[in-house]
Amino acid sequence: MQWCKWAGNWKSRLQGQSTGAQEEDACEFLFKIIFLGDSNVGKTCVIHSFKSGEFRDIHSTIGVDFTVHSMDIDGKKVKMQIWDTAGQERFRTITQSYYRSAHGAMIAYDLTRRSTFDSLPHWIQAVEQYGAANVVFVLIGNKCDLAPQRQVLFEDACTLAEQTGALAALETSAKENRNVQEAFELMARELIVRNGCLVHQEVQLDPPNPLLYYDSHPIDEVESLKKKSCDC
Ligand SMILES: Nc1nc2c(ncn2[C@@H]2O[C@H](COP(=O)(O)OP(=O)(O)OP(=O)(O)O)[C@@H](O)[C@H]2O)c(=O)[nH]1
Repeated sequence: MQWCKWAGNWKSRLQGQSTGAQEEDACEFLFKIIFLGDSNVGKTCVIHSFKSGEFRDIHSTIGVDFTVHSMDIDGKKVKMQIWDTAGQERFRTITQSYYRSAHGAMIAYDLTRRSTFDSLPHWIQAVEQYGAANVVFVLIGNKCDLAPQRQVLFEDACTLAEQTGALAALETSAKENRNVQEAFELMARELIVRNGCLVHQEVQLDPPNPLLYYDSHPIDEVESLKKKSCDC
């Protein structure tokens, strides 16, 4: 698995740290993750690979889609509500309005296209500007199955991660389902450590667009939200 992490011994910290809720086996977690990055870097495919373990060629995202997928982390059920944003410039205003309630951001680039890596500072700045103050973000270099066409060294991503305070840099392949589960698991573990149990958190719905503005929902609400999930 390719990743790097800068702040000390993160692995033992994540595995060993109590969340304050570990005694409660029934405790579940719900985290909202926003997926960002230039168009065609493979955001939708990575999310689809995470959810189904399969690769499917998918059309460009229009605006924002969302999906929910559960993971088991050390016996705890963690629901990841993943918001897939369109990378195209013309959707920027819409997608930015989704940042503020995200617990985590996955910022992706295509490692075969340098320009998508060069855009990362812009995406990171946007997360800092429009997202919550303590949002966790990771850098995802997708399409690592295309290594011969690589235009971005993994070391460059690690340097950027270190400079910008990212949780980690990882390289994934949605096509070969490489490192995809690991990327989400890394994010989930960090969010568990930082946020503790969110299942009891207050619901925040701001009509008229309840999908646009909320932070965390009790688990039973996810089922109704799921109906609006994309098919991928
Ligand atoms: N070789 C390879 N191709 C990939 C991979 N992931 C995605 N692709 C291809 O990259 C193209 C873009 O994938 P998408 O998932 O639609 O990209 P996106 O970032 O969601 O694009 P927008 O919705 O426009 O923001 C598609 O043709 C995919 O087949 C991968 O891991 N390896």
